[in-house]
Amino acid sequence: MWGAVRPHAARLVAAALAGVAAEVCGLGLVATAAWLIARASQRPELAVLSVAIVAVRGLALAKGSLRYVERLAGHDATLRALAELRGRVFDALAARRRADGGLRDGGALTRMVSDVEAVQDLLLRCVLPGIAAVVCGVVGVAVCALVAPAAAVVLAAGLVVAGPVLAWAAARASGRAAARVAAGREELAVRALDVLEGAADLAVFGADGRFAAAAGTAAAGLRRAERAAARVSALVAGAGVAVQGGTVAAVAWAALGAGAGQVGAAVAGLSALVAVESVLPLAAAAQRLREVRPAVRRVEEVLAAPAAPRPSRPVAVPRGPLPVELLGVHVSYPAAGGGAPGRGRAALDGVDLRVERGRRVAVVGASGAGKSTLLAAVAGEVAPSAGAVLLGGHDTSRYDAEDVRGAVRGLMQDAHVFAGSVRANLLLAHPDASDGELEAAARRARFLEVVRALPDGWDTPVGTGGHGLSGGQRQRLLLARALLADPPVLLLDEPAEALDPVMADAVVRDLLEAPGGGTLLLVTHRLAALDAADEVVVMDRGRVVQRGRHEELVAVPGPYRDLWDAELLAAA
Ligand SMILES: Nc1ncnc2c1ncn2[C@@H]1O[C@H](COP(=O)(O)OP(=O)(O)OP(=O)(O)O)[C@@H](O)[C@H]1O
Repeated sequence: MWGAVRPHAARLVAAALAGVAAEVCGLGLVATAAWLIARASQRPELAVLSVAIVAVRGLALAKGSLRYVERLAGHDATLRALAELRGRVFDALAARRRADGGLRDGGALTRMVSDVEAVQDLLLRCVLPGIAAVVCGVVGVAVCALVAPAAAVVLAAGLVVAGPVLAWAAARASGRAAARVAAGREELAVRALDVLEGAADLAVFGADGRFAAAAGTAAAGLRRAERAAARVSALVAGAGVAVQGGTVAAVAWAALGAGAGQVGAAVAGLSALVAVESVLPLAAAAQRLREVRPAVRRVEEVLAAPAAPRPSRPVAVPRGPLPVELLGVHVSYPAAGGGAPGRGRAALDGVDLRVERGRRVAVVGASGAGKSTLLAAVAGEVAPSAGAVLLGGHDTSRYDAEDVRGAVRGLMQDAHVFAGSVRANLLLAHPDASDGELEAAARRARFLEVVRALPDGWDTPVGTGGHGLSGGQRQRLLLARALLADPPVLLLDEPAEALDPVMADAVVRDLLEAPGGGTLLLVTHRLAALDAADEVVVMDRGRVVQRGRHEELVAVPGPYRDLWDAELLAAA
């Protein structure tokens, strides 16, 4: 993580120095003002006071300006570091997704985004106040030492209590209080959701009063926890002020005792006031540090994940349709609840499969058999824990990952419709496609009729905030996009799943019979059109259990015939 912060360290140090200088100006301002007031009470010549009068004005102006510079440089450095960190985290996530299939869900990604945001607080609210507190404390002690060494010792002791000791106590006390508040909020959210979402059912069963009372109890519990947390914060603030007052009085008393005179005692006391003031924010910084530490740890874990190895001399991906080969491929996802990849049940368990260039192969099997994982392994989205995936005769690791992504594409299970026009969504796959190519792909996917019925045709906005598409229309758009890409290896994961059976079979038949195009691996649950496939691969529990043409497979007892009989029965 510090790798992302380091390039901006100079700005961060400048911010810290400006913050320190602002505090020192504050210290100088108070000390000079104190001297001025004390000296003025002795009615000296005006000339004796004139330097101090100018200094007070100058220090006041400098303090404000330096505080502004600190905010500007601190936020500038932090936002630049965050931008850099975000890039690194997303690269690491992409590498990790390929390596172990982890963090595939949006929730995890969202959490990661807020975790990165937490680093902002670490820099602005913990690191910068920390630096300012240390430097101001040292300067305050030095000023007191010039007045009276005994006062400096007292101030140092006061700073230790107001700084590290109070910060430690505050972090401990507020940590427990914050945990109780978080638990109370969760309890209330669950109860409130039950009451709101289940209101009709609760009323029918006459249980609404009981559930509302439970929600009320949860709300009361949360109120108590919040009051306790507020008491902790008030106590910490009060303790800080008490330590500050006690330290100032003790420092002034020590200075007087050491014979520093009234002016000296005033300067030492006010220096102590400002020095302790600068360390008091450490309590809030420690509380915040406790909150952001888990987030920062998660970011560091993601960044520490091993990056996908890059070939030193990548081989060029051959042109045209490519043969695909899997040799003893094993893939395991991490077990539920975390753990290392490879510990869970194998999603692919030693798959050997060769698909000649240009062949159209259908992959079938029960739900969870490993069909999507097979496509993900060919696409390089998951890395096998054993075995190899060959593309055009070479292990995919010998190609540049970007080239493999260009050569092996299609419609995967988590495909996304982007906010933009229908045309823009399709052109993502082939930015230079002509209108004719666009129409041909849409026709093959049975999407052209959908486009014609849309209010603005190809220019209708879809995706987030756009025109709503039904599940089947959305799937046809995604299929049209995959077909427009026309890659050397086309992977289609259940391209007709959301369509009615008749249209689904027609689409699958078209895909399998269309002339030209790349090598095709098509996952499907419907078998009616598979007589058009060059070969059918049947999977069960991560293994290939049968292979052959549709007619051969239905002719013999086995898993394929069972699937076929089930489909005929369902249709009857
Ligand atoms: N991201 C993941 N994390 C953990 N386990 C996964 C993940 N994706 C798939 N699996 C598991 O791997 C196994 C194979 O899943 P896969 O999605 O490849 O099966 P499938 O044959 O495509 O199923 P379906 O027809 O239902 O889509 C299943 O046991 C599934 O629970």
